[in-house]
Amino acid sequence: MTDDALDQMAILAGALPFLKRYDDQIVVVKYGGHAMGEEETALRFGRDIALLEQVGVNPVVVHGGGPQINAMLKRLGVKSSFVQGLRVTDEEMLDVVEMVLAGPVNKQVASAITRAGAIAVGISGKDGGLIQARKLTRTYRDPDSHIERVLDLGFVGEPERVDPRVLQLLIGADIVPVVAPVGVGADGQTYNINADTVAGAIAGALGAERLLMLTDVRGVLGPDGQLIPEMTVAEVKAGIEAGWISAGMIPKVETCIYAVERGVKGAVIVDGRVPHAVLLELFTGTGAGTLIRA
Ligand SMILES: Nc1ncnc2c1ncn2[C@@H]1O[C@H](COP(=O)(O)OP(=O)(O)O)[C@@H](O)[C@H]1O
Ligand SMILES: CC(=O)N[C@@H](CCC(=O)OP(=O)(O)O)C(=O)O
Repeated sequence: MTDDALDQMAILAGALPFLKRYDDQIVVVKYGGHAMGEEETALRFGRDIALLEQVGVNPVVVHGGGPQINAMLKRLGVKSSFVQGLRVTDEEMLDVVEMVLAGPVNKQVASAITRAGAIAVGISGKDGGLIQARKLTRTYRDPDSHIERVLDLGFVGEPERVDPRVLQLLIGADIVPVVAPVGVGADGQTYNINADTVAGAIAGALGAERLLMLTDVRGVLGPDGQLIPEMTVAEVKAGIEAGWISAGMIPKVETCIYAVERGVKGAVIVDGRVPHAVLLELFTGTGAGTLIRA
C-alpha cells in the first residue's frame, strides 16, 4: 500500500459519523488552477475524489485553470489583462480559454479521477445545456468624475440558468462529472465564466450538501493574519466592507454566500495544497479551512 493510500485510510478510520452524514449527498468541489500544481498534486486530488465516490458521496468537480491559460498565452505570445479579478476576453482570447479549459485541463482532471478507480466524465458548461450564460454586465464608479460607467470585459459571462439534468444523469450512473467553466448564450455565443461563479451556480442548482473551494491559501485570514475557521454571511460582508477581505478572495466568499443563500448547507474555502484537503474537510471534526454558513 502506498503512503498516500495509508494516509487516506487513517483519515477514514475516524470518519464513520461523517460518512453517514454525506451518504448519497452531493458535494461540489471547485478545484482552482493554483491548487492544481504539479502532476502528482492532480493525481492525489483524483485519488481523494475517487475515494469520495467509492464511500457513497456524490462528488461533482468544477475546475479553474487561470495559470494554465496564462502558460498557453505565453507560448502563443498573446497578452492578457484582468479587471476586478476577471480576464478581459476578446474573440482570440476566448478561443484560447475554451481550448485550454475544455481541453487538456478538463481531461487531466477527469483522467486523474478515473486512474484512481472511479469513472469521471469531463464536460464543459456548453454540454447538455448545462450553463446558459449571458454577457456579464458590471459597473464601476470613475474615480475622477464619480460617474457610474459600464465595464466591458468582452465575452466574459455569468450563468443565467443552470440545467442540472446532465449532471443528475451522470451522478445517477455513479459517474463523477468534471465541469469546465465555459457557458453558452441563448444565441449560441460562448462565454468565459469565472470558475468560482460556476461552482456556486452548480452547487445551488443541485442543492448540494457542501461546496468546497480549493485554493492556494489556508482559508479566509482575519486582519491579524490568523485563519478564521467559521464565518456567518453577515461577518463576511463586514470583512469585505472593512477591506480585509479583498482581491481574489472576494469572488470566492461571494460565491459561498450565493450558495448558502440558495440552500447549500455549508460552503468552505480550503487550502488545496494540503494533502487530502478534501477528505480532511469532510471527514474530520475540525475541518481544514473557513466554513461559511447562512
Ligand atoms: N482575508 C483574506 N484571506 C485570505 N486571502 C485573501 C484575503 N483577502 C485577499 N486575499 C487574497 O485572495 C487570494 C485567493 O484568491 P485567488 O488567487 O483568486 O485564488 P484561485 O486562483 O484559487 O481562484 C489569496 O492568495 C490572497 O492574496
Ligand atoms: C472570466 C474569467 O476570469 N475566467 C477565468 C476562468 C478560469 C478560472 O476561473 O480559473 P481559476 O479558478 O484557476 O482562477 C479565466 O479566464 O482565467
